[in-house]
Amino acid sequence: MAQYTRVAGSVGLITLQNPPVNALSAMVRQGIVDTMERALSAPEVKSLVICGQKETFCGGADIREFGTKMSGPPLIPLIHAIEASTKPVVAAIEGVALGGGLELALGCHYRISHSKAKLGLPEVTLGLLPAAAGSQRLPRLIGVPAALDLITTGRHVTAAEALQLGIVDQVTDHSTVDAAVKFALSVA
Ligand SMILES: CCCCCC/C=C/CC(=O)SCCNC(=O)CCNC(=O)[C@H](O)C(C)(C)COP(=O)(O)OP(=O)(O)OC[C@H]1O[C@@H](n2cnc3c(N)ncnc32)[C@H](O)[C@@H]1OP(=O)(O)O
Repeated sequence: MAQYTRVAGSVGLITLQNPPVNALSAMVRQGIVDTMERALSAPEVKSLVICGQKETFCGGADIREFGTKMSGPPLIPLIHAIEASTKPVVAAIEGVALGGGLELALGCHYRISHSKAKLGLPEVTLGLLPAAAGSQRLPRLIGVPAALDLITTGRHVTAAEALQLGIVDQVTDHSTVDAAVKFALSVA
């Protein structure tokens, strides 16, 4: 699921909740759809932050749902809706942003990362491709050669490399959510 709160007066904070790595289960995807609708329809909310509970952004697809019947909202339109949001959306990345988790962050307008976070598209290691438009958004953001390297190796990058490549906009050693909220206020 996902929790919605309003912080700093005008920032809608969406917190992914699915231990241990806030993977994109059907309930989490439904939670994102519901909380996005709530934030977008609230006139007092001028910008949004998406984070994960317990200092982990998102580990991607929920491996516990592999082999089960597909349910819940599909990921591609959900990420498109975030990208199309008229209110700026900032991803606060702690722990990991992997696979669908990084694709979710790539659909946000800005990404703030903790210095110890790891980011990557490990789909290839599972015989998959980043199918929620990560294979389009990443090359647009960082160029084709760098994106192809990450997509074809599935390697994880550190926050420092992600900053240098242009995947994230800012890296912090302190509270990522606080930094993302401050950023969200500045771009509202
Ligand atoms: C159709 C519906 C939606 C589709 C969504 C779009 C599809 C996208 C494709 C993908 O996202 S592919 C990528 C999927 N994710 C991964 O491959 C990540 C796999 N996990 C890891 O690399 C590592 O576990 C980690 C996240 C880097 C953490 O490593 P660490 O060494 O710190 O801990 P572990 O012992 O490995 O794991 C701890 C705990 O977390 C569970 N877990 C890890 N990943 C997932 C996951 N994706 N879904 C559910 N649970 C996950 C793991 O099983 C351990 O659980 P335990 O109970 O403590 O054993």
